[in-house]
Amino acid sequence: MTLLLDDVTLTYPDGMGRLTALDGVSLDVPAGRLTAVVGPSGSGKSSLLAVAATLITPDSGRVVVAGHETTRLSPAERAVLRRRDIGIIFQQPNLVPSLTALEQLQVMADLDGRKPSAMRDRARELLASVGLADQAHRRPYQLSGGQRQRVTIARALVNEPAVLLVDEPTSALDRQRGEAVLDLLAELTVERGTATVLVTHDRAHIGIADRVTEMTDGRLRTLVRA
Ligand SMILES: Nc1ncnc2c1ncn2[C@@H]1O[C@H](COP(=O)(O)OP(=O)(O)OP(=O)(O)O)[C@@H](O)[C@H]1O
Repeated sequence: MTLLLDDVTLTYPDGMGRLTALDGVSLDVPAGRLTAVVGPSGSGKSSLLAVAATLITPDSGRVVVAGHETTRLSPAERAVLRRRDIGIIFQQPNLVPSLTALEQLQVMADLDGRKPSAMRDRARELLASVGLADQAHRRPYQLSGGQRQRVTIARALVNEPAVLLVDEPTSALDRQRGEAVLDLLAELTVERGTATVLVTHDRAHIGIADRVTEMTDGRLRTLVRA
């Protein structure tokens, strides 16, 4: 399994006690498959993504990313794992205002110490695969909301992550643009072989998923498995 959560429990401090955000959550996502997570506000969806992204360490349970048991890694090792093996896409496209689309991707590759010339080709190829070949030299303010979100998708994929974590990627987009972004994610999951987790509150989006799970009060259950 490329992403595995095994009996994961996460609590947050809450007044005098603790609030249970994830309650014995298990999830496995193989390469090239997309799992959707639906559920009401406050049910634990973002906490699930944060744990899968190794941004938060759970109280108990195992989180395995691309064969690495993440809870056994040091913070520095987790940072390297995040950069190399995990792509994260947030609700709002968080691009650097002064950089062109191409530079947004190159910065990520530079951080990982990859060879600039090889990465330029890869960045161009990725921009083309998200339909932005002609927009490579535009800055965020010169792009539409949908195009900006496509840049963040390409950027998340630039280091060829094994795992792609996506949090409500269409919340800033109209319906048509939102659907196009979701179709693109489904396509790239297969093409790039990522284990993709898509958090969405909109059940209209779950058609693109291989598996649909529902989070309720920190518990995850599978609704539909392809
Ligand atoms: N840093 C934190 N400290 C304390 N409690 C938190 C923290 N982050 C989240 N929570 C609580 O944990 C529970 C799960 O929150 P989470 O953000 O994971 O839910 P969600 O399903 O993503 O919600 P939404 O759809 O509104 O984004 C909620 O009760 C929330 O209030």
